[in-house]
Amino acid sequence: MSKAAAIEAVNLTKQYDNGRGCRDVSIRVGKGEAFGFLGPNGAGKSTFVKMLVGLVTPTSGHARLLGEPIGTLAAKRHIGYLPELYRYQEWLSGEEVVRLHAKLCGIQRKVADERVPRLLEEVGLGLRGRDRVKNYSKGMQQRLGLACALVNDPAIVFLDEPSSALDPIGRREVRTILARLKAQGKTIFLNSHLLEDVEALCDRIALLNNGVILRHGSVSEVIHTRTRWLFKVGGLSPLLLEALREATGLPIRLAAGRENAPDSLNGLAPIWMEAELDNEEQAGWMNALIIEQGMTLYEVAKAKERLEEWFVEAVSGLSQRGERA
Ligand SMILES: Nc1ncnc2c1ncn2[C@@H]1O[C@H](COP(=O)(O)OP(=O)(O)OP(=O)(O)O)[C@@H](O)[C@H]1O
Repeated sequence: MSKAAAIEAVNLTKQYDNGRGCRDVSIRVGKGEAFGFLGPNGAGKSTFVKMLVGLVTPTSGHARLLGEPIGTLAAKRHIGYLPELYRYQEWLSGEEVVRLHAKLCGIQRKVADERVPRLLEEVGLGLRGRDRVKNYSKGMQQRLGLACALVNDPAIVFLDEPSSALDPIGRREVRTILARLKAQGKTIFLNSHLLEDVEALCDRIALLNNGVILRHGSVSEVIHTRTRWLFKVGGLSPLLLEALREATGLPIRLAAGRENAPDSLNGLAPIWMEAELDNEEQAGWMNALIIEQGMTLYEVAKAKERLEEWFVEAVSGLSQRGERA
């Protein structure tokens, strides 16, 4: 028998009374893997996670977490879950909320005494742990939710938009926490619209639309192919552009989406060119060629949003984005 995957779903389907939800979703996530679940609003991502964590009963299909059928106590023991919409007991302090979760998970008091303050510290609530939740900001509540999700030291962590309420520093902190969890061998299932975070953390991704998986693949396949580079140059003419194309053998073009003046190929105004390159060495070679041809090089930029492009390209051509009409 093959070793149990951390998450294995086969044709998992939830059809709500209004016909929405998600259909025939099959995925396999290995132990220690970080999996990114993407999709436009209403695509069915939260529904799928809620089925896996046992909060929504599937209409059909089945799934297991570390070999245990979803919805069972045995499966739930393995998981930590940060829901997209969270609400904690406002009258308790943050520390009391995490302790309550520890108690519900059957964690011994002695263990909780060590773990709860440490977790609060890790999520950046160390100084505010004694404050009541009603005085917490949205971002603080989200941090609290993360501490609750980790209190049972779960093997699989489900995070539904864990950084949506956080400021840039908070996002970076959560990214560090997730990277540490991954390094500890935990399996991470991440629903997020923050594609940079997904790109930084995840090994594989799936894209859901209208409740079905539209695409899936490894992040390296999607983003570590050729990278788009941009060069802002002065003195470019049609002749020089052609010369650059010939010298490099690359389909160099004027950059789409950049503000290039219509008559900018007259060599007066600076202009953005773009080219798909394999590596930084090629970019250096392009720089040298530009200068050699007597042009001015103002700026070189690497277009970083490969995953974003992948997402936009997959979704924008669809007649129905996200959920069915
Ligand atoms: N309890 C429910 N009853 C009926 N329809 C629901 C219910 N929960 C969700 N839906 C519908 O199912 C579809 C998928 O919703 P879901 O929340 O899973 O999407 P999502 O991909 O997580 O979206 P978002 O990115 O906006 O959070 C939507 O059309 C939503 O309106």
